[in-house]
Amino acid sequence: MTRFNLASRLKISHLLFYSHLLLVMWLVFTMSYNRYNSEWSTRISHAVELARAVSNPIVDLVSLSASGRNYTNIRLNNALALYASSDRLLFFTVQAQSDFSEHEYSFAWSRELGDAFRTNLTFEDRLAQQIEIEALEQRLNTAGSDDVKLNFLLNRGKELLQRIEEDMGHTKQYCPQFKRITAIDDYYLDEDNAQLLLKQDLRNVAGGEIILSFDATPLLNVKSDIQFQLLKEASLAFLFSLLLIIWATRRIVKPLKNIALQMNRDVKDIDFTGEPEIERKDELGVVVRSLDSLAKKVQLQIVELEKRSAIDSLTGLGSRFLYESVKADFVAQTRRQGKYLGFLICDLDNFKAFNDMYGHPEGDRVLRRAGLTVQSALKRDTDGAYRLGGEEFIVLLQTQSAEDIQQIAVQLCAQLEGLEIEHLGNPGHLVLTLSIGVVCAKGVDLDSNVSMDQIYELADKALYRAKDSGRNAINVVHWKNGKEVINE
Ligand SMILES: Nc1nc2c(ncn2[C@@H]2O[C@H](COP(=O)(O)OP(=O)(O)OP(=O)(O)O)[C@@H](O)[C@H]2O)c(=O)[nH]1
Repeated sequence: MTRFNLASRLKISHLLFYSHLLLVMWLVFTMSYNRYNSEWSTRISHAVELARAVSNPIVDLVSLSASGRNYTNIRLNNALALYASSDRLLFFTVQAQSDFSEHEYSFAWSRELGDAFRTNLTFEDRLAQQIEIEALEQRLNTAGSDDVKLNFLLNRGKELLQRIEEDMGHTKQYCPQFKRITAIDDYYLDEDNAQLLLKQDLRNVAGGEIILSFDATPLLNVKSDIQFQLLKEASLAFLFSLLLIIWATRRIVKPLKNIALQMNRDVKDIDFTGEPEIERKDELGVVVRSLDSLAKKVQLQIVELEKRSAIDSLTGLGSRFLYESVKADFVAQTRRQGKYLGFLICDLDNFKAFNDMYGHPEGDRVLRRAGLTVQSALKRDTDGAYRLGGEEFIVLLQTQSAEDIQQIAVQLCAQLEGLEIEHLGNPGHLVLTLSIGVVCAKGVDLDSNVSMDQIYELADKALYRAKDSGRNAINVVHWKNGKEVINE
């Protein structure tokens, strides 16, 4: 069952970027939210304190009037001026108990109306007043009455009735607005109606309360200002963090990509010199310097190994590895220089018999001497001798003529025979001898399709012919115009 692992599917750059982005979003959001809450509640507290300070003289006045159930005080000009003195106060409503009677004391004030009015008047109050007026009118019509006093009382009664009717009208008009504010605790910010409602206890003995409504438009404007300011600051913080995240992600991921690019190259070509990461003081700098030092060690070891694998340990001649790495260049170089290419396969005769008769260690010693002999036949830097394995050597020559090649081959056979190493298992010679298969090719005849492997095959065939001819012999093949010309 395959498990879905998101983290393993994401690139490091994505992982770093998204995790930090989420963290920053969360931090910016919570910090902004907390700051907003704290700023906003401070502003509300200030507004409430201000409203309380403004309402205190009104509370004093109303408490005094409620105590004596006096409705005249609250309508005096200086009282109305006091209510109107704060621009923000829109209206207030009072519910209290008189200190000297069972009667309830309630009235309201509205800035819109510019007046205070009783709010607890009923139809019975109006009827009672009408009845009182009618009674006064009857008494006035009765002969012998005190007309002046009765007229005064009648006029006052009528004024009172008019006031009752006006107050009842105002109550009907304004009280629905006031009703919704009766259930507040200490204060309430009504954002829908842009009003700050404040409740204060009255200071008369029987008690009561006043609820005042202040215009909260300026406070709500401040709220928008705070929100805008915080949004601006949060956006800036977010943008800055975003740039920081991108910079940090690039600073980690880019060097990793560079390291991966370098490590994908051939070991010999890995080189961190000049890469900016190598100078870094952080962990990535340490990693890059470690990789650089590792690459340099491996490169040195490769050079050492190549050196070792280029030389045949028994004879000191070039190894098969070296032969394989130079053969193509050798053909191309000979072609370019217009010289003759000489390819010699030299093979000790009846060497198996030598080993059998004189022992393998002796066979090794002889092989070493044969190698030295072959090496001594080389005259130019461009020439090379290789031991591909066993008792077989390859000699590569660049000469001015085909005769030179043939001559070197003849000399080689003679030199080895001249060592006079006893070999009783080599019939007809009784000393160690060498057979050579030779290929001579003129550089111009070697077109780019000709490979060293083709030449090897021809030389190998020539070697067999030399062996067949009785050993201690050479057989030469000339490569001309893409054809082989055998020359015994
Ligand atoms: N001592 C020694 N012998 C080796 C080495 N490499 C190969 N030989 C031996 O060389 C012999 C080569 O034998 P063959 O390939 O049969 O050929 P030959 O006996 O030389 O006969 P011809 O090539 O036909 O003349 C084998 O017996 C190998 O064991 C080596 O490094 N040291």
